[in-house]
Amino acid sequence: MAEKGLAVTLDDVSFSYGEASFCFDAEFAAARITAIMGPSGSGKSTLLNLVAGFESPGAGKVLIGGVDVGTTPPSARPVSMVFQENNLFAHLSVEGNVGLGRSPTLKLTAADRHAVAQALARVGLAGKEKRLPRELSGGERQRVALARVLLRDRPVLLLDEPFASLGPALRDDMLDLVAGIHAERRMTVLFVTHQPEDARRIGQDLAFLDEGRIAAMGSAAEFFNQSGPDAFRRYIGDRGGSVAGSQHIARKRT
Ligand SMILES: Nc1ncnc2c1ncn2[C@@H]1O[C@H](COP(=O)(O)OP(=O)(O)OP(=O)(O)O)[C@@H](O)[C@H]1O
Repeated sequence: MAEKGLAVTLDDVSFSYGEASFCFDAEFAAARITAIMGPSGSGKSTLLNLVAGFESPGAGKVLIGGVDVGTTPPSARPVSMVFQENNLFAHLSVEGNVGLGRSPTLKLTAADRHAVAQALARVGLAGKEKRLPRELSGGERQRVALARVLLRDRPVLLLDEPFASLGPALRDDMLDLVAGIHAERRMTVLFVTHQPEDARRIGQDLAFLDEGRIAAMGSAAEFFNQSGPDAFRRYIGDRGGSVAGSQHIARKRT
């Protein structure tokens, strides 16, 4: 299948919220899943909001597929975003919430309706089309948001801790669903998470943010073995790093 993702570039982007200032200079490769990690307040959501267009750089450029999107409003950017919650309109059915991915006025053709049904089946929600968001579990609501991502079919997917409030087993199911969608669509995914195990499960690359900057970036596998940056290892503590680390030491001894 053709690679559909587009590279996301933050070219010397600077931004500030009052005293909190940010400076991002990085390129996220097309069609990769990059986990974005870092301490609370380091700027992870801010980075995603700059790519989505909810915030505008004070200086520097955001490019998607090499195109400067500085004057492009969020709805016209080639991007979908899923947040931790409140992704759905409370008064619209599951079907309606997904249909918005195709038409903001919900004037859906027969082909659109078929695509909605297919997307809902893909995320495991067939039969729940008529329900309202309040009649769904938290995991099901996030599945609806992912079905809408399928309908929008944009080359970049921004995920801002979308599964943080779900239990571990369900989180794994949802991560596997994201990985499956990525395998089919090959979009570029930027995935904010605090959970090392989530980053290890689906992250191909990893960007570690600290104090409003990208302190380190590279392959996720490297971050989780002994060669990962010290600041990252301090951040994750014993979690996620220790297993890879002990295997590494064991291998060295044999
Ligand atoms: N709308 C806003 N107005 C003012 N300050 C903000 C706003 N949004 C974020 N900030 C500040 O910017 C800093 C970075 O916030 P951001 O949400 O990007 O961090 P984060 O790394 O995503 O954190 P967390 O892991 O806690 O979600 C924080 O100090 C926060 O208080």
